[in-house]
Amino acid sequence: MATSNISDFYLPTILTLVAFLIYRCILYPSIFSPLSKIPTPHWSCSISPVWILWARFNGRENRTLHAAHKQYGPIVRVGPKELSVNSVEAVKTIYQGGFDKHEWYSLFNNYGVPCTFSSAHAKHHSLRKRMVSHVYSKSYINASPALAAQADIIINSRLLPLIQKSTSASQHPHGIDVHSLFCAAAMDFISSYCFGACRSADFIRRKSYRDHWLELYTVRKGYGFFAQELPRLSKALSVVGLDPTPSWVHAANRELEAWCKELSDATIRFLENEGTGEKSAINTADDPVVVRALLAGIEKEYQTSGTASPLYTTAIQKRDLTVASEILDHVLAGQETTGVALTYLSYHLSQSLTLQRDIRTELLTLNPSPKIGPGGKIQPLPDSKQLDNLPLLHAVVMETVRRYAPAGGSEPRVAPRPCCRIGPYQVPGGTRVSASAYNLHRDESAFPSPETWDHTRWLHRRPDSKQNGDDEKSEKDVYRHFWGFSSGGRMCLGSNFAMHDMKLLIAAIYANYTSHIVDDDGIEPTDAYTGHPKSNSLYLRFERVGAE
Ligand code: HEM
Repeated sequence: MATSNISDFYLPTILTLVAFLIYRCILYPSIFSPLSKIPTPHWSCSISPVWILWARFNGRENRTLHAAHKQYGPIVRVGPKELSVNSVEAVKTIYQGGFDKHEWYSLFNNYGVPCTFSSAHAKHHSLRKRMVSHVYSKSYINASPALAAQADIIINSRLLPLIQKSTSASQHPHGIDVHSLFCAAAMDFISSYCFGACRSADFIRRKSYRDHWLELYTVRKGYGFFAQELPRLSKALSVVGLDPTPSWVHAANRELEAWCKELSDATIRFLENEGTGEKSAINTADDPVVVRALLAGIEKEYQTSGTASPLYTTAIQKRDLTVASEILDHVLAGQETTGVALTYLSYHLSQSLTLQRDIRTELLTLNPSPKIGPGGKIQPLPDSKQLDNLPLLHAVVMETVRRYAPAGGSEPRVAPRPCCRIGPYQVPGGTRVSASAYNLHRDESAFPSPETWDHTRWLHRRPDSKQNGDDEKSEKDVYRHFWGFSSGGRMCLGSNFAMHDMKLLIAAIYANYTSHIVDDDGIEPTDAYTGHPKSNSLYLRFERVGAE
């Protein structure tokens, strides 16, 4: 009698629970959810995220999504609560529409403190970004005496002597690893702008420390999967001593953080003493433009909103950590992306002496000329505005960022609650939605033969130059589909800075040297959020061009 009472109670309960789970985990997502109307590239996607997680785990996400969009159209459902989109219109809805960033970005909280890149919520994010966005605007960059002085040191005293030395009889046949060199040059630019030239990384000259630093940076790659995609599982495993992230990755992160914190603290101390103990560095090469702007921004926020500021417990109470967190993000974001773009750009230039000659001819129209003078220096350096307006130089840079999209992976955002429309579909709030430059840049309607590096797509097609008829249409298409720096409120903060330092470096080199491939083994890019050559290297040899 007692047994039958127990089964009378448990059986219906268990059956109800099973029915509920079947409805919740299978029937609702695959039949009743509004997302069920969206095509799935694999039968499991409507009930499980395993298909997309597996592609991510194996470093195949970009290619897998590309194939999915080719077959199933611009909006595909890649998980029960996840969409991938690949159309300019959907990108506009999501990224210009100000959807919040997904928690995926919280891995980029350095020192446990958010930065502009990692802030999820619009309000916090815009307060942070506003503090520094003016020093990264095109007009500020083109006119900054500090940046001009920093560029002079980096190009004339660090880069050109090294390239010239590589042309000597003993070094010439082996060439130099330009991937490492360009990451170093990009780091020297961004770290000078953040900390001032005297505290910059000086990676072009400090090759052994640069190698060590790049090693630390590289070993972390590929190990973000568990922490970013499965954060709760990852935390639970760490608690029981089964942390899926290897200890050397934590050690590398700690060392990179300590490196930046030391430079950041030294810069803050310098600025606190400036005008009292220390001579003012303002507008000189040693001006720490970005840290200066950040400190002023945090102080202004405190004066304006005090303890009511949304940033009170972070940026205001943890000012020095916040500065270090923000700057670490800028130097990490700035060095690899720019270094990778320059590597692929020089790789393509090295395959065509005709294109190198045409670029040199264009560069030599500049006044002052970027030719190396008698002292082995380019003095003065080309005017930034004039340089920016050179059509061929602009075209080769744009095509490189299109074809190789150094930050080309999916950029996850969260659909706002309660729901929104993306294209023809209703999307419930909380759904993870992403687009990627990798995919948008392979849209054949805007970029025929998208795998081909073809700079002529961009010639005479700048939105700021007046065009007519057909050209105007295609001009809009190529620029509308270009997403190398993302778009909307979360667009790259450093896009103008990156375009400026890439153009200046290419001008300084190709006005004076030709480059030739020595070893391009492993040049094909990795499939990742930030891709890079598989070998992490490209060996080129340089030859000095005679007076023309
Ligand atoms: C060729 C070089 C570069 C490329 C291709 C690039 C690309 C991008 C892309 C695609 C994003 C959006 C990422 C996302 O939302 O997931 C981004 C964001 C960002 N980038 Fe860059 N970037 C470059 C250089 C730089 C530099 C030099 C800096 C230095 C300040 C920088 C700082 C940032 C920051 C702070 C964000 C976050 C912006 C926000 O959330 O509002 N980037 N970048």
